[in-house]
Amino acid sequence: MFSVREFEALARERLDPAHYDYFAGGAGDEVTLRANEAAFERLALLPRVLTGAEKVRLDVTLLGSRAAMPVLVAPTAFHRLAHPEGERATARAAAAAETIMIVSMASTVAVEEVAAAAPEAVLWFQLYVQPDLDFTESIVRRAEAAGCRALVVTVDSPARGRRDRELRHGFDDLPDGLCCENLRDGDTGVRPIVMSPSISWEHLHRLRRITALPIVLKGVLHPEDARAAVLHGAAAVMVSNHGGRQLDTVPATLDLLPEIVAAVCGAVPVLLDGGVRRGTDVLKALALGATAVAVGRPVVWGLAADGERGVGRVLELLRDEIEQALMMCGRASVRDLDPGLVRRPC
Ligand SMILES: Cc1cc2nc3c(=O)[nH]c(=O)nc-3n(C[C@H](O)[C@H](O)[C@H](O)COP(=O)(O)O)c2cc1C
Ligand SMILES: O=C(O)C(=O)c1ccccc1
Repeated sequence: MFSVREFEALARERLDPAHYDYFAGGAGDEVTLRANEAAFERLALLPRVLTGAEKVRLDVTLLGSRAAMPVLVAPTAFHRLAHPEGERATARAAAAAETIMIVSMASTVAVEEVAAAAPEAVLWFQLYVQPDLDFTESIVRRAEAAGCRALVVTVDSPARGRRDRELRHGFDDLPDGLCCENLRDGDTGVRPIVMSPSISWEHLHRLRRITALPIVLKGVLHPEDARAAVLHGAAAVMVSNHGGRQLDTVPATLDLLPEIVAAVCGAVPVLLDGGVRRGTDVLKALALGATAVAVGRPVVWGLAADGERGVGRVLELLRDEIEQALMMCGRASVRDLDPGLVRRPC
């Protein structure tokens, strides 16, 4: 396998069509899903000459956590639909690649077991704030106890996105034997994940009071919201449209990045996900001010294709591509890229 795209093709062959469509699909007409990748294609790289270095630096530090490359594993649900080892395999591959894995609240392996399967892994925990705040707090406590080093609070989901592919397959629940293990509740079994439009900035304040973990706000699109996130104490913002799975026709994340970086004014790191498929994509996002990016579907494709080894290979491909692209651009480190590296349009 020599590219993320090849992994997607293999994953498609291996997965049940309903599950492939769940992973691959987006909301509505999938305008945003396509726009995320297209935005990277449209932006050109403009290398410098005679300025390179023999050894390039790829590592970054984020909220006190080191990553050997500026590519994180985005939180994606239901890894056991892709491979029996599920999130355990993903965490082992992330640990081997020395990058950060954001464990989805909707993981099919409990966060404690993900951590136990990969003791070296640096884990962050993604949270959908539940209207039952005591239950939310109990989940936060579990993530803390499992050793997660940050909370990634997803704020782009006041409701579940409408995804035609899921509706067509009637995919609305996990098959027997699989469930959202982080939603187990002593008395009531496994609770459903509630997406609620009543979640507000007040809930963020409450979260900040109950945990010392840094909070990343994931799903910020409006520059005013990025500014608000800083004012309300977020430790980082993640520019994300949920991989085009929530509100269709919102802009590509890459196209919003410059405005958000300007709005945040260096107060907190800005992360980005959506459509990152190549090392050159990573450079473009970093040139426009992101500190790091995250990949969602590419990791799922690796997992479906070949479990831990597949995820490992996907991360290795991205790493090699970043290294190659950095050298070709005459840059020595992912830390000092600037907008001069990109030109629009292609
Ligand atoms: C199958 C799938 C499941 C996802 N599950 C979650 C989730 O549980 N929590 C969350 O915050 N984001 C979730 N996301 C969104 C990802 O974190 C990320 O924003 C998105 O996948 C990035 O786009 P990419 O797939 O183009 O890399 C999911 C995305 C996919 C594709
Ligand atoms: O499918 C998703 O994108 C997603 O975010 C999610 C959230 C909760 C349960 C399952 C999936």
